[in-house]
Amino acid sequence: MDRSMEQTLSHFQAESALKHYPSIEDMILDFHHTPGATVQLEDSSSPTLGPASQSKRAVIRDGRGQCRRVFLKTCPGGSLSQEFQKMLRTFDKEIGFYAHLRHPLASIQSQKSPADDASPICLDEALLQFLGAGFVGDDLHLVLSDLEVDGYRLTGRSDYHSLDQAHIAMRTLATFHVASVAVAEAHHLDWVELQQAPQSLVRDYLTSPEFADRVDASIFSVPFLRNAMWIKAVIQAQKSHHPLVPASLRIPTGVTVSLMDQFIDLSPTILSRLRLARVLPQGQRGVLAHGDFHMWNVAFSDKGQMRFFDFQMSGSFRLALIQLAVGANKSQNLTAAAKHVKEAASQGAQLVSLPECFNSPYGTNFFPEYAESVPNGESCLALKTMAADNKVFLIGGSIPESEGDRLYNTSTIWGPDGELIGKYRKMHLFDINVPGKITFKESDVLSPGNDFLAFDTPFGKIGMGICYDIRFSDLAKIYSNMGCHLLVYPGAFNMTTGPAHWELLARGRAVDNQLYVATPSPARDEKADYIAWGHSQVINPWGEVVAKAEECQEIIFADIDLDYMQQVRKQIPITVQARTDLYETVSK
Ligand SMILES: NC(=O)CC(=O)C(=O)O
Repeated sequence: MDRSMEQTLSHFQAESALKHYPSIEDMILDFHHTPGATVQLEDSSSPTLGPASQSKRAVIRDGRGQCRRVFLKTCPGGSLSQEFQKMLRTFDKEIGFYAHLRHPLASIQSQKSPADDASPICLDEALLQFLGAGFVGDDLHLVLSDLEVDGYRLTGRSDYHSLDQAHIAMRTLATFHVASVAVAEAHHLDWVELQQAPQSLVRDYLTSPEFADRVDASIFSVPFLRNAMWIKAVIQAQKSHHPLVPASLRIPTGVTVSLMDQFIDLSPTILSRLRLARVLPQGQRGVLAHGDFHMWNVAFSDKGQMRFFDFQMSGSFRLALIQLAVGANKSQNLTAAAKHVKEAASQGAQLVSLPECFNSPYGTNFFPEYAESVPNGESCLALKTMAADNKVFLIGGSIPESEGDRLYNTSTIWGPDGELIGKYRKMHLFDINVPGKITFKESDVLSPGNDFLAFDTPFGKIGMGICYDIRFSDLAKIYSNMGCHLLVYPGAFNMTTGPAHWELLARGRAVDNQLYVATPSPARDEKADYIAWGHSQVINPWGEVVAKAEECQEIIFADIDLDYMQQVRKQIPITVQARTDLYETVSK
């Protein structure tokens, strides 16, 4: 072992001795909660090779004097603490995304280790052989170290692989790096600018014939722009006979999974294409990459089988549903809502939902009178303040919305700093006729919405429907395919359909999709024209009612546990067993 290799490896040993936290999550949580925590930049002598290598070494110290050396991804100009905050947000988002993909991916990857050859090699050593000592360490260490998933381990620096595997990975990765730099230089490309380029470029590029011709059964449904650029760079370098890029090199089967929300609706595509990757022809190898093409992100498969995937992090969060007693006085409704949101937040809720029509009695004769514009009407402004004052994600149940000469039944979603995250208009209008019991025709005054709304929170992804929407299982499936962990349907069932279907439907949607379902209702008012059933409820992915209100005004709480959701999906793996080769539920 030459000297530089020795130095690098001993640096790693020193670094692992600095690990005081069982997991990155613990470290980040600690950082979040500890007054006096600091991030201190260290000198970095690493060469720059594309954006990932703009990582900076830093020491994070918590207020109790514990420290951890990490690599922070930084951009020129940003302060380190800004960067760190940005990274925390990224980390938070990943939690939601991987919660959805982890299990299906893990079970697609197959089980058996390839026969170990006589000379296993640590990937570090392999990388050192290819790139030299200076390059080792510029990985996404902070995000990717030491995480275990269902017995599959992310390739770590001390993992030994067969020589053959290690070399394939190293050759591929080294080639990407070399080619990308060569091409970036030749074309005066600025990596930072590239990262900020419109994401449509990625989609265009990845669907171009040039790309398709070169990539084996590739799965780039959720691509990082820079991965696309790296691939492009490799292809261009091949075409110009760059000495370091063999003409025979083909981009391996890969998955890049990034955090781009706009691509998240493609996750079913990822899964179905992974199934294809599993049956790659003999002799071809799959490489599964998370985010960047970095060696600690790769997983190998022999004979086309994926061996393991990288990681997923998840957790639980507290949801509160407010079963509000809604009356005819709008400003009293808003005041009561504000009081209950405050109460829910004071009891630890991070996500709070109000019921359908929380500012108005439910009924077609009331909608025109109570309707407001979104997001500048009185009720929206009140919701914005409630969210910001209590620092919660707030689902504003629904209100009658007016836009032009149309009315909608609309839910608005607010973030903890009071920003409007999105709005959802009831898609399926409540037009029913049960003779002798109930006739209702929302479409007499309301127009239907035409858009889905799934939004990310640091705790998970949430899909929205309103009341009657819960009867349409396709809508829930689409949200599930988008990666939602929780579906929220503010709803006001009635004394006929409530006892018959309210719980049944919510449990059905939860079991169908193995996710959480929450249905906040107004409290029952026996004197109202339309008597709401009440019984707000939260259902877990096993189909159990984990929180349930009676008829009167109250707040119910439930812990939404994404790990539990994964367990259920693992035990009964319908997500991966669905015959999407034969049928599929898709949005249009
Ligand atoms: N009120 C609704 O939108 C739906 C309902 O009550 C039902 O489906 O039953």
